[in-house]
Amino acid sequence: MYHFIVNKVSGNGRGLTIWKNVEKMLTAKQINFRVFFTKYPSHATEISKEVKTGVIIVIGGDGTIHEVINGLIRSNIPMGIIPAGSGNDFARALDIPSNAEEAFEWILKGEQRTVDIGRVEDRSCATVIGIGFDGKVAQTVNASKTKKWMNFFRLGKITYIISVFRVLLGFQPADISIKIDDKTEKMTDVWLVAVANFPYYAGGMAICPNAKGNDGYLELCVVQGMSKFQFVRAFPGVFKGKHVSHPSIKMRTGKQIEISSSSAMIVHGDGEIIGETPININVEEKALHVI
Ligand SMILES: Nc1ncnc2c1ncn2[C@@H]1O[C@H](COP(=O)(O)OP(=O)(O)OP(=O)(O)O)[C@@H](O)[C@H]1O
Repeated sequence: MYHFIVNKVSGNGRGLTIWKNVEKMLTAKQINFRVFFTKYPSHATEISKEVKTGVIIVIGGDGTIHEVINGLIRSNIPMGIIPAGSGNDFARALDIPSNAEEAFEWILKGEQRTVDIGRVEDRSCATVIGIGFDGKVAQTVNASKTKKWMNFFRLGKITYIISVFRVLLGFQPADISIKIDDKTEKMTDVWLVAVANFPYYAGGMAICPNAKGNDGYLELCVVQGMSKFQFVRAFPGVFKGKHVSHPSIKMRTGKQIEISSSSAMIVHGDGEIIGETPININVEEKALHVI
């Protein structure tokens, strides 16, 4: 049985449009299904906890996927995705087609893969956990009134970019202590730490281009000691993962990460605000079944 979890408001209404098309395909193919529409934030977590057999198919964006994962973690229920959000970074990382019909056909093939999950305290994250500048940007994007309209015109990525520059104006870096597995480093003037299970966030920015999501490791990107001018110059490189060779950017890998900072840094996971530093992150290997 396919259990669809549909976030009608994802992608500023694309979720509903896509569901209507998928419903037609299900009827034409005489496939049994149940559908649940999310009614409020975190509802998708509650729904997915209730599903005990079959397959969950998410029609939504990375926020909805984040909520579903937090409901079905450690169950053996596989999750399929029909991307309907503005970013769709998890689907991008897994090469899931962005076209709904193709994504649906892909799911019907039923090929399963297991992937790792990033854990921040008791939260599961599929893509990237961002600390500091990133957390502030995620907070600004989520509060943005223009996001809705930008999504309507398929310009969601521009909301991220505008938010980056808004946060940049008043941002103050912090000093951190970061423990990766058994090694502790002190770093000053840190803008952000991105801890990635998969490479992309914010609608296609390849912040940790070598993150695999099935190798049992997290890849880290630390931006440190940059002037605002240098930051602006280096920023476009992130779309193609070219920022990694910048002298103020350090890449690391590890399984267990502990971060504390001189002043509180906001933490997001999959674009959803999770909390602030100090924070512990680890990788949970092969914790999620995806089709
Ligand atoms: N009925 C609802 N009304 C308002 N918000 C909802 C409803 N159902 C779910 N949500 C919230 O909508 C938010 C956005 O969903 P989602 O992230 O899937 O779409 P998106 O923001 O368009 O895509 P992306 O994260 O890929 O950019 C989620 O945080 C979720 O909690």
